[in-house]
Parts: sequence; C-alpha cells; structure tokens
Amino acid sequence: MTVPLRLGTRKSLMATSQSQIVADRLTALTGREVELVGVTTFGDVSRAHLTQLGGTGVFVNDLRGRLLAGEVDFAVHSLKDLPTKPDERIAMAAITRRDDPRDALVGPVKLRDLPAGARVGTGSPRRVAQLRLLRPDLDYVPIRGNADTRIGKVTSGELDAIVLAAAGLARIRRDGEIAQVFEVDEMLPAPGQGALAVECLADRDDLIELLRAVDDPPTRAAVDAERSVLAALEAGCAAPVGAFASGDGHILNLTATVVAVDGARSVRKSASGPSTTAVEMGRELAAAMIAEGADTLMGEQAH
Ligand SMILES: NCc1[nH]cc(CCC(=O)O)c1CC(=O)O
Repeated sequence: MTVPLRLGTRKSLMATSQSQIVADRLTALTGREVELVGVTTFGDVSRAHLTQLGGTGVFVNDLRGRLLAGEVDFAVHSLKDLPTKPDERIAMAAITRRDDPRDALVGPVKLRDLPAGARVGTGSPRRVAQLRLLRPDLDYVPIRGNADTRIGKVTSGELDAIVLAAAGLARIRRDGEIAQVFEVDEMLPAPGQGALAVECLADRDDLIELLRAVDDPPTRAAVDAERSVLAALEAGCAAPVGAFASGDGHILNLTATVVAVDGARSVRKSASGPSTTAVEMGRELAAAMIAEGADTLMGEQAH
C-alpha cells in the first residue's frame, strides 16, 4: 500500500473546503489517498499587518515554505491570490476546471434596489471601482477577514450588503445568501478568479505527472491570458484590474479593464486569438491598454 499524499492547507473554512474538493477529485481519478495537513501561516497569526506583509502573498509563501521543507507534498491555492512572478523551485502542476468566475452580492436585495447611501462592504479596489460605475450613490466600506466574518456584518446589520466571489461562497456553502450574481460584462472578475492552482516541488516529476490528473487545459489557457495582462501591467491582486477569458479550447476571447477608484474613468479592451497564444494575447492587450492610459489610472491608486 502506498502512503497518502500530504496536502498542506490553511485552516480557514474556504481553504480546507477547496483543498478537500481537490483531494477527493484526485483520489477519484488516480486512486491515490490524500490527507489534509492543516498549517497555521504567518499571515493567519498577524492578520492585522496583512497589508504591510504584502497581502495574500504571505499565505502562498508560507505554504511554499512547507513544500520546500518537505513537510507536505502539495498545496492548493486560489489562483487569483498567486503572484504572477513564478518561483522556479515550485511547479504549478495543475490548474483545476474553473468554478463560477463571477462576483456576487450578498444582501437582502439586488444592487439596483439598495437605497441611496447604503453601505456596501468590499476590500477590493477592483470591485469598488466597478461598483461605482453601476451605483455611484452607495457608500463603499473597506472590509477584511474571512468570508464568514464578512457575511456576519450583513447579518448583524453593520453593512447592507457585501461583494464576494461566487466560487468562494459556493465552496463554503453560503451561496444560498446571494442576492445577485454580476455578469462578467458589468463586473470583470480578478484574473484567475474561480480557478485553483495545485503546486508541488519542481523536481518531483512523478508527483507532477500524478497531479496533472486534475489539470484542465482550457482553464489554463484562459487564466494564462488573464494573468499575463496583470503581469504586463505590473499589477498585483490588490490592483483595480479585471480580466476574463473564455473559449472553446481553440479560440480564446479576452477582456480586461483598469478602473480608476472613483469609478469615473476606465480603460477596457478585448482581443481574440488561438488558445496557444494566450500569454502573448494578454501581454499585447496590456500594452494596448497602457497606450490608452491604463498605467496612469493605476498610478493614481498609490496616492
Ligand atoms: N482574496 C481572497 C479570495 N481568494 C479567492 C477567493 C474566492 C475564490 C476564488 O476566486 O477562487 C477569495 C474571496 C473573495 O474574493 O471573495
């Protein structure tokens, strides 16, 4: 009998849920047992300082450290939280088939039915900027914490509504509380939103081969294009950048946007091409966006 593979995961409900989903799928497809190993990351311990530590990248680095230390065999991350700069010691062995990529409003009514001045919680500049285009008259409140805590602020009445990723809500089984799912045209998702990345050490060829069982090539092409836009804009997960690509496995359609936080100005562009050129497509689209002032809009965020 072979020993179970050790899947390192943060202990939050979202992290353990998505790790378990990948573990079960891997076992179903390969027959290999997987055991979850819960780790407390530095980011979990010093939540208060998360911005200073560099956002969600802390969680990723900590789990990568466990891989390098040989404590776990692989890890599952929300792809949208992964920095675009690769770490050559780590292989992205698989990208799972994307769940719902869209953003969702949790609250009593749809966005259009909220009263003027209603308090809507979201910590994401991308979401705030796009929400301001749809409803300039609402009050957007920055929030932090895991999805449960955020939803709790609506239940308690502290906020009128919040916006979160539909995929994350489904993974923690809170999608029943969704009042509205935004179409990607009205709210472009974060690059990679809804997809999971499976990582292991780059020198473990047999393991990479095994983990490939849960890889989804069409999703990989789509997120390659989206993340390529982000990389070329030299932006990270906290930037007001939305990007979404989809296709039939052959042709890919990509749309990306950079929105000023005031929601008043934005640059938005689309492109199509063969899936095999996903990375170039993203890079060229970003260059065209920069030519229209995208980097000026992003630069304003810093002030
Ligand atoms: N930055 C936090 C984060 N990372 C991934 C998800 C949702 C799940 C996903 O996109 O795969 C979330 C929460 C959210 O944005 O609502």
